[in-house]
Amino acid sequence: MKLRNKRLSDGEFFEMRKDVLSHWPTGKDVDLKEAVDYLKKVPDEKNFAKKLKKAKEEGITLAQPRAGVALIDKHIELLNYLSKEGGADLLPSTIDSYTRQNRYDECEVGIKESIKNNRSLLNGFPAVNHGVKGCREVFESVDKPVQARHGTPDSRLLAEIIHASGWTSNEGGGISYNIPYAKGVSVEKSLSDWQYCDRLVGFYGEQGIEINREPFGPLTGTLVPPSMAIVTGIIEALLAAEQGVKSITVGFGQCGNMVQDVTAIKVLEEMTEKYLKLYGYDDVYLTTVFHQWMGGFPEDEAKAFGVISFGSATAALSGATKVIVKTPHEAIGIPTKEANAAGIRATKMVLSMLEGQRMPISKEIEAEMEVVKAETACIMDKTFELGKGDLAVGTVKAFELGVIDIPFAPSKYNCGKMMPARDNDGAVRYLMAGNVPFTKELIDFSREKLEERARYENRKVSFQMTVDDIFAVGKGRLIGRPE
Ligand SMILES: CCC[C@H]1O[C@@H](n2cnc3c(N)ncnc32)[C@H](O)[C@@H]1O
Repeated sequence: MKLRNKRLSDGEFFEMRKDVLSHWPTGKDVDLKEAVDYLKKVPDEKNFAKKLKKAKEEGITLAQPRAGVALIDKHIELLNYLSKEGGADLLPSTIDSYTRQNRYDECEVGIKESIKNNRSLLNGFPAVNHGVKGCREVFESVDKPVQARHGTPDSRLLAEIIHASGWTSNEGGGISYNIPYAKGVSVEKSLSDWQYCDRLVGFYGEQGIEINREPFGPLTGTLVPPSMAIVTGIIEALLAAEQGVKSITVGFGQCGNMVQDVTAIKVLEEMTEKYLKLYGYDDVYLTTVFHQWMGGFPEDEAKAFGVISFGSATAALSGATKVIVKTPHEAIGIPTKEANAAGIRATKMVLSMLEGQRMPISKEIEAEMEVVKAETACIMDKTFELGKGDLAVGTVKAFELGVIDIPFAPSKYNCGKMMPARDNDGAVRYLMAGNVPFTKELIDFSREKLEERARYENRKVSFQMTVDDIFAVGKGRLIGRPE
């Protein structure tokens, strides 16, 4: 079926559904009518969309960790520990990497090995293999809303199973869970598969069930310029809204310059709202999520808590509805439940001390907002133009031409011509715009900011700055100064 940014008809959706539910035996246990009845019984305090809306209305920032292990009982123990000992406001289930590649047979092996070795031998929760029964057992055993967090280009069966299980949020999107996560999945395929996931949410919405969708803002988490991240959030929000999604959380991954990060959250929310209204989606409730530093972490746990607290402060001061929490084990791997809970407690300490405070809108923030908005508009305008008004078609072409270009993405469908680097204040700028269609003045702006750094460091503007920036935080600083 040719990709179009058009709501799937019931006929198209239910025809696709027959195939989707056949991808693994647990698919046959998904009964939409029964699931609607089950979801109608979910109390408000365990509904993800409702809890986000309440937080935004109260002006507070919620804390959510990432967490997932192979076996159901251990996963329940983990989530309850993070809720009670960590104080998590919202619960994840981080899904394992085999599920993300639809390799459910490997999950079966991982589950059996985990039982045999009495420890998790998967790097997340294999929700498809555990099926509706297992996922409902998780949901019914915890006291907070649950969301699937993963990195799945084809999340159709996963979405069917988790939503039928009472999990009222799914992270991801056709760009954000393909380009940073897969090598060889076409943009056309992942956009189409995520239209299915969004249509499923839209269908539940028509039955009175509120389910939240969260595009994955950080993308590769490596020096992604704010405007490039914001564009992907806007596009995935618009594509979701077309399929009937009414609760959307757009996100951004911390870059490290406070002015630029606060600006990014403000522009992300403002411009997503603007485009939703422009295209007639007046009944979408929009929230934002700030991801604590997504790059390399210091091994030293005290320094790691410094990074976690810095991200928490930025999230609070930006007014983000939610912050995604890192742990002091980030540099070594999957955290213990204790380390994970400690990351949440540190985060919530900062959030509660800063409750009600917001970053004042300085002239620096106003100037940064102007640049980020202009950059974002250049890319969005060209994307719509390439699609002759169809955003899905335009997005495919925008990737082909490098109009949308995500730095350090593994996908062969990503151009990789754009290169970022930090300026002398640590803000992420465009070192090389590649085929990103910026005006000359926007290109000159980035160039001048990088020249400032070059003068300060007494070296030429070069890709070496990018390389130095990538390793900087792991070495304890933000900007990769020459050694
Ligand atoms: C894009 C997400 C990357 C982050 O996702 C964390 N992450 C991945 N898998 C798990 C897991 N099973 N439990 C707790 N955190 C997890 C990594 O540490 C990294 O920060």
